[in-house]
Amino acid sequence: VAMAHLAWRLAQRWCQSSLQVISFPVVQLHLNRTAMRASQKDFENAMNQVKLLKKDPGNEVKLKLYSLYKQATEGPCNMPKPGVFDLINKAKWDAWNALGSLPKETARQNYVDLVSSLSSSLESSSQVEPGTDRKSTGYETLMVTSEDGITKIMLNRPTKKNALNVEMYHEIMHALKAASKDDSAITVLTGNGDYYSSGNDLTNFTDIPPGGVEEKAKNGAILLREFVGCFIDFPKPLIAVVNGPAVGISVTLLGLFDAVYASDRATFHTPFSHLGQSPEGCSSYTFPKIMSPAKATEMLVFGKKLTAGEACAQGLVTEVFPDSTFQKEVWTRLKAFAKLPPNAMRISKEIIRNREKEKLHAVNAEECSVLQGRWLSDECMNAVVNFLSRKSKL
Ligand SMILES: CCCCCCCCCCC/C=C/C(=O)SCCNC(=O)CCNC(=O)[C@H](O)C(C)(C)COP(=O)(O)OP(=O)(O)OC[C@H]1O[C@@H](n2cnc3c(N)ncnc32)[C@H](O)[C@@H]1OP(=O)(O)O
Repeated sequence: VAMAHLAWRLAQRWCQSSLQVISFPVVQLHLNRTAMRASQKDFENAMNQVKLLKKDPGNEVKLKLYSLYKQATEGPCNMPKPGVFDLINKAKWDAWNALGSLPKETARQNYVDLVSSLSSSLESSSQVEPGTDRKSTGYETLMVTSEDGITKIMLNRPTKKNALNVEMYHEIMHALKAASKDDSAITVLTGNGDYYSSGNDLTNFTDIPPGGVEEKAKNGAILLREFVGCFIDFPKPLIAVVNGPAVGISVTLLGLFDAVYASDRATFHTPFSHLGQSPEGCSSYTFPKIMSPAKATEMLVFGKKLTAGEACAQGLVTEVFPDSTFQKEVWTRLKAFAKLPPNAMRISKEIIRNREKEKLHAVNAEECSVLQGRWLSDECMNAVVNFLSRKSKL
C-alpha cells in the first residue's frame, strides 16, 4: 500500500513537472515553431551539445529531451506501458506517449530548439564557485581540492542541503580512495552552503529497478556497506569540518573520524525511528562507546537532536567554534596539523584503529543487513512518502 502511495505521489509530481515544462514560455515558443525544419545534421549536433551541457538541466527537461528524441527517431510511442512501480520507465513512457502522433520532423525541430535554448540559459546561469574548475575535479556532487598538505572533500549539493544521492556515495568513495594515495597529510570532509549534510537523499528510494524493492534494498545494503567500509579503512587522519546542521548518516559517520570540528550553528540529528530505519555508520557501536549507552539511545533510538555544544560535551564533537570565526580558526589549525610528519600520523592512526577494525567491519555488516529489512517495512515507506509528498520534514 505504501509503495502504491509512493508511486501515486511521484506520478502526481511528474505530471505537475511535465506541465510546468510544457507551459514554460521559452519552450512553448519553440514547441510551436514548426515552420523551420532542422536537418539531420542539426539534430546530431544538438545530441552532441546535450552531452556537453555543464549543468544538469533537471529531470523534467531530460524527460522532454528523451521524448522528443524518441519521437524524432522512432515516431509515436511503440513500447508497452511499464508497471506502476517502475517509476523511471513509466515517466519516460508517459512523456513519449504524450507526444501522440507529432510528426518526426517536428519532434526533431523541437529537440534542436530545446537544446539551443538550454545551451544559452544553462551556460549563463552556471553557479560554479570562483576559482573552481569543476572539470578538473571530475566530480558532479563534490568539490575536491588539495593544497597545504590537506585534501578537502566538500559535499556540493547545497540546494539539496548536501543530501547524499547514489552518485555522491560513489564519488565520496572514489575521493577517499584517491586521498588515501595522494601527497596530502590529512583529509577533510565538509559541506558547501548552510548545511553540512541532510543525510541520505530520500529520493534514493524512488528509482525501483526491474527486480523490485527487494533488489533495491539489497543493492542499497551492498552500497552502504562498501561506503562505510571506506571510512573504517581510511589510513590518514580524517577530519570533519561540520559547517552547519548534520542529519542521519552524516552524523553517524562522525564516530569513524579522527577529529570533528563544528560551527556553533551545527546540530546533530539521527531521526532513524521517525524514518522507520535503524542506525548505520557503525554508530550502534561507536556512539555508546563515545557518549554512554543511554546518551546514544537518546540520539539513535529517540531521535534527540543535539546542539554543537551538547555534541561536544558528549564526545562526538572535538571542539566548537563561533560561526563567525569558524572557517578561519579551523583552517589555521588544520594547516598546522598538516605540517606534522605524515608517516608518524598514519602510523599513530593505524595503532589506534587497527585494534577496532575487525569489530567495526562486523558491526557495519550487521547494521546494513538490519537496514535492508527496514527499507522494506511500511514504517520506512510511509516516512519516505510523507517527506516526498511534503507532508513532513524533520
Ligand atoms: C533502498 C534504498 C537504497 C538507497 C541507497 C543506499 C543508501 C544508504 C542509506 C543509509 C541510511 C541513511 C540514513 C539517513 O541519512 S536518515 C536521514 C535522512 N534525511 C532526512 O530525513 C532529511 C530530510 N530533509 C528534511 O527534513 C529537510 O529538508 C531539512 C530539515 C533537512 C531542511 O529543511 P529546510 O526547510 O531548511 O529545507 P528544504 O526542506 O526546503 O530542503 C531544500 C531542498 O533540499 C531537499 N532535501 C533536503 N534534504 C533532503 C534529503 N535528505 N533527501 C532528499 N531531498 C532533500 C528538499 O526536498 C528541498 O528540495 P526542493 O527544493 O527540490 O523541494
